Amino acid sequence: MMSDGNPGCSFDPDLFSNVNLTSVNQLAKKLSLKMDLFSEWLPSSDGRLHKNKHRAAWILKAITLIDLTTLAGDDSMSNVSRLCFKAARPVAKDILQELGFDYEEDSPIHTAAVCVYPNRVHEAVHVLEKIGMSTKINIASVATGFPAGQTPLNARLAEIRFAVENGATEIDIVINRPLVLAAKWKALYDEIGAMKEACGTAHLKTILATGELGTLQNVYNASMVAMMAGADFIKTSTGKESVNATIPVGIVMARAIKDYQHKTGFKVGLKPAGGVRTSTDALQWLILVKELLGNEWLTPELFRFGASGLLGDLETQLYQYVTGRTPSGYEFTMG
Ligand SMILES: O=C[C@H](O)COP(=O)(O)O
Repeated sequence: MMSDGNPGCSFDPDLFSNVNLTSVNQLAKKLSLKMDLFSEWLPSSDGRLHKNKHRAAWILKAITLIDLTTLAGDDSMSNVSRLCFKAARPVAKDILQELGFDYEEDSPIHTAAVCVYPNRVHEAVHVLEKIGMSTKINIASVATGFPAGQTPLNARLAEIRFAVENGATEIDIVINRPLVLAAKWKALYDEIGAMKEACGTAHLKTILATGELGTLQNVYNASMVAMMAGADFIKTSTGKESVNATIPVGIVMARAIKDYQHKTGFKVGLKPAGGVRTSTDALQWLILVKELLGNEWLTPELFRFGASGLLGDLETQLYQYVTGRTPSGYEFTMG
């Protein structure tokens, strides 16, 4: 489960620093070369190459970093329940045993969290308690008028309190994009600060909706403001914008996280979300984090994938690794 997190600091626009588009693009290109190495299983004459084993290990790692998400208008007890079961047992027991895991009842592999709407939090609490996973899997709730955030501040704060009272341990808020576009940074800091307070002991994950912020400089500044206001994670997107998690945005956010750590000593987590669907997408993000933030960020305390459809591909990849064949559609129930 989560540790203490980021207390934030006073608003200080001197913490903003310039984003150099050319160097972001160069770095994106450099990272893509490393990413290519892991994009496919390598052909092997003797079954499994060392590198393949490596890739299987990264895929398992990715599974443990997922906030398994459902954010749909027709969400109900039944699909939230399935989501929780899938979060608790994301990989079939026989596949895990083939991969060398030896367990009886308790699966060592589960996702980091489930992520749902506030009205569905009590159902996630109920199911995770019933299956004995409530101390292992976090319950994240989106709030503050997700995805647009276009409701009065009081209503947005009340929504956070509602989700926390119902048992959410993490709150994924959306920021006020018009404040960013008008460069009202102090007003943005004050709003996020009020949201941090409304969270109480729940962790605050701040969705920047980067696809709607206009420039990478705005992405950097909004990242810094969110962290100054106490965000425990900064998250790229809601999954509902037309552009969601991209590598250049990830580079800028990772740099802001490093700069914030350098200035204040606090570590803030990164959560790419929206359109992260394949093992290749996931491994690209893990490489980005390893290269720019370091191995210590590759834990559920400091890195998450926000994803509704990623798990299916990760599970398929492990199945292929273990059996050498592609599973039929009916073999995996959800993901
Ligand atoms: O926070 C999670 C996102 O809403 C998930 O987006 P996705 O459905 O594109 O995976």
